[in-house]
Amino acid sequence: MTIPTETRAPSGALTLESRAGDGPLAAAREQLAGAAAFLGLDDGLHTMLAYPRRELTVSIPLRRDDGSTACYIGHRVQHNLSRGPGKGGVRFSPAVDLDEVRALAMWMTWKCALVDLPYGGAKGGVTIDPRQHSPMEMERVTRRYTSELADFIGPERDIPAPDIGTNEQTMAWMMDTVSVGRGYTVPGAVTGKPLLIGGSLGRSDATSLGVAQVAIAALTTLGRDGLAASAAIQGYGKVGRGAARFLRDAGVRVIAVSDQYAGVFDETGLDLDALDEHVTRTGTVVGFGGAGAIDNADLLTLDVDLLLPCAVESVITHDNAHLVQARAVVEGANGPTTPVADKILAERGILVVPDILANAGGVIVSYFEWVQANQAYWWTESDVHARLRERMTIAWDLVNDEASRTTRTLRDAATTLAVRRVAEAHRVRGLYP
Ligand SMILES: NC(=O)C1=CN([C@@H]2O[C@H](COP(=O)(O)OP(=O)(O)OC[C@H]3O[C@@H](n4cnc5c(N)ncnc54)[C@H](OP(=O)(O)O)[C@@H]3O)[C@@H](O)[C@H]2O)C=CC1
Ligand SMILES: O=C(O)CCC(=O)C(=O)O
Repeated sequence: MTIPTETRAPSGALTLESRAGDGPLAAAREQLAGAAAFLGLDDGLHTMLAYPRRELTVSIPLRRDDGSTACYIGHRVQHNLSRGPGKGGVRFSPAVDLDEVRALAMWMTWKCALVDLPYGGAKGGVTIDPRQHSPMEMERVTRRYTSELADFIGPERDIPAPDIGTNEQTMAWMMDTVSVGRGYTVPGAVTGKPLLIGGSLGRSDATSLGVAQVAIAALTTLGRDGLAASAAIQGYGKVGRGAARFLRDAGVRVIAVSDQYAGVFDETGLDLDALDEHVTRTGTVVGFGGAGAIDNADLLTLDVDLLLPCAVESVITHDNAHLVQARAVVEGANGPTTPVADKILAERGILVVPDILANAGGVIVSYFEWVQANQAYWWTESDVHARLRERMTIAWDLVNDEASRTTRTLRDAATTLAVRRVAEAHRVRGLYP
């Protein structure tokens, strides 16, 4: 069932009353409302920011390998374009729905503004389980989805990147499809591409590196030394797996990790090299002989210094926030903590490093990739890493200063800083460009 997510005044104008339920879109709108109230935004601008600028829903017919035909639904939402072209990942997952994509697109707007990238916010998704399809079928789905978006995306319009269920190969197919349509190679059309066709050194582990950097900074805030600290990580994909390695290399004991099926646990610290061999062989962390078993719910309540949700939205909720024992929650995922849970964690003195700050490393290096691709001039990995570290440090300091100055949480501070930048862009361009 689709829950209506827009409400209208008798005149037909959109209003701020939200009927989006308690999912990610309601959470994103609640965070926006907090920032709008703090900044004293007028209702017109606030309403505009609560709704996407543009969205496109497409159907994707697929000729399956066995000759039968199936049909899937895909979306691309451009939440805001006031600071530049749309930017944001593409998710392939059976859980994708339009409201989720709208929320993720709004978070991209704030993330890009917070780290001062010349982008708006966008996100895309196809409701499909890639595990149920051959690589040839996924290539056909990706190409058809991209063809349907052809007039909507491109280096000056909206630049996709990987997210859950997509990867470098997906981006290569997307870039190729855009390029075939235009009649020439367009390397700036997507980021997160393979190096061979204009990807950037350092993009594949950029999100994880940024997550690890702010996790270590959070430990410092708490007066903890990385060498004595422990961490639990939900989601062992592109973000979680890399974050585990960077934290391990910084001396943190990574005692639990999980994927969509369940997790593994070792109080003395997981042997990540052996675990990765197991994952490569079996496709899951489950059954790793070098550790005990733990389920996803119990992982979230382990007594650790750092809890890193690096999977999906709304995993720390009203039901379990009072059970979280971590000293800090560092949001590798987008939207893992609901607004009610956020309040509970704040009341309990648990530091939450919000998604739009914690996982911004990915889009920062996507920006570097787009700049390099547009100029056809390639940077070294150490250049990329140094510039990533510098931007993450600037954002960390900015958010922490704002939070201390206004005695608010890091999320409230980060959202306010970002919304202010977007609102200012609208004002200076003439309010509603
Ligand atoms: N990739 C990027 O650059 C960025 C990603 N993000 C965010 O990080 C998060 C993870 O993305 P990414 O690592 O790219 O995605 P991946 O698809 O690479 O990995 C996702 C991981 O989460 C696991 N997972 C999926 N559903 C659940 C669930 N219900 N409970 C527990 N674990 C689950 C998956 O398990 P399994 O392996 O079994 O499928 C997998 O281990 C998302 O929220 C994404 O939006 C944010 C910024 C940038
Ligand atoms: O790299 C990008 O462009 C966007 C990554 C993304 O989707 C995100 O930060 O959530």
